[in-house]
Amino acid sequence: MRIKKVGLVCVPFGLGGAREGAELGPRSVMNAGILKQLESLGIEEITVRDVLCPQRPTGLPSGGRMRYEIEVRRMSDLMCEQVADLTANGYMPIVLGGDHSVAIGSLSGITERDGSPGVIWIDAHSDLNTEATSPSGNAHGMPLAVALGKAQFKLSGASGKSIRKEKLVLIAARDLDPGEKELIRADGIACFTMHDIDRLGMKTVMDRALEIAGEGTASLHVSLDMDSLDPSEAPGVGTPVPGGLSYREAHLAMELLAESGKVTSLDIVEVNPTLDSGGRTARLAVELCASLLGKTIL
Ligand SMILES: NC(=[NH2+])NCCC[C@H](N)C(=O)O
Ligand SMILES: [Mn+2]
Ligand SMILES: [Mn+2]
Repeated sequence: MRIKKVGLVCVPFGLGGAREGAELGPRSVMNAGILKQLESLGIEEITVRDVLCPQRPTGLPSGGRMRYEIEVRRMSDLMCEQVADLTANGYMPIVLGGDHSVAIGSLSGITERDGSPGVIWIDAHSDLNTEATSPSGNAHGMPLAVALGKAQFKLSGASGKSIRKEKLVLIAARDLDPGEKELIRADGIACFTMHDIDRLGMKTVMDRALEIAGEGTASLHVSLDMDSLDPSEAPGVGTPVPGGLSYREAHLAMELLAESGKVTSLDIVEVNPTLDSGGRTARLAVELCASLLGKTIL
């Protein structure tokens, strides 16, 4: 499947994480040349949508066990509309975060329109905390729990459809909270940790991931948290964890996803330019996006 139409959804939202700066992510990825890259790949139509995200309120965060719950809800509702609209019009949505709570919006938009997608979640974390298991209260640790319908946080949208645990694959995990481990085991969620990648290699892992998430679903969503990469490659993230994907492992993952021809939507999240070193992480985000859209070495 050749991708001809891309809708870039810029989501300058950083209230889902503990550190300020992720809200500057979309601008830094735009400045790193994502539009030029898309054009040079022969994408025929590119549209850019800016989601007007709520700003950091003065005073204490709203919400109970999910910090800034009101703002997270507002952002996800706005995103849901945009993503559903792009999908309906034949655009592949590429969401530029923002912290990973923006995936609540991407997944709800896709699910709303196309039914449950397969989901490949590339991340040092599993983002499966509910309000009850989260050690931090930060929404960027909860998007998958929300999308699976496990969290208290429910979307305002009428359908309330969720993704299916059988069609979810986690890749590059290496920092899981106790409640998340329990849920992964109890629900039998496919999880390829860094240990598995070390043992099997990225090719085998991606083949298996595509078998699980890429078959029997109308669409396939890839959510790329830049902290899946080793911090030596991607320092500009709010929650870095050592022992991550190498530069080539990450590219190979994207190249294999491109070859599969199955990916229908993408998030690139957690780029935090205030923590970056000279824009490296934003540039890497652009390169990885290009690989996922079919850029090859030769
Ligand atoms: N998308 C992320 N970077 N998530 C980090 C989550 C960290 C931790 N597990 C928490 O729930 O607070
Ligand atoms: Mn994440
Ligand atoms: Mn993460």
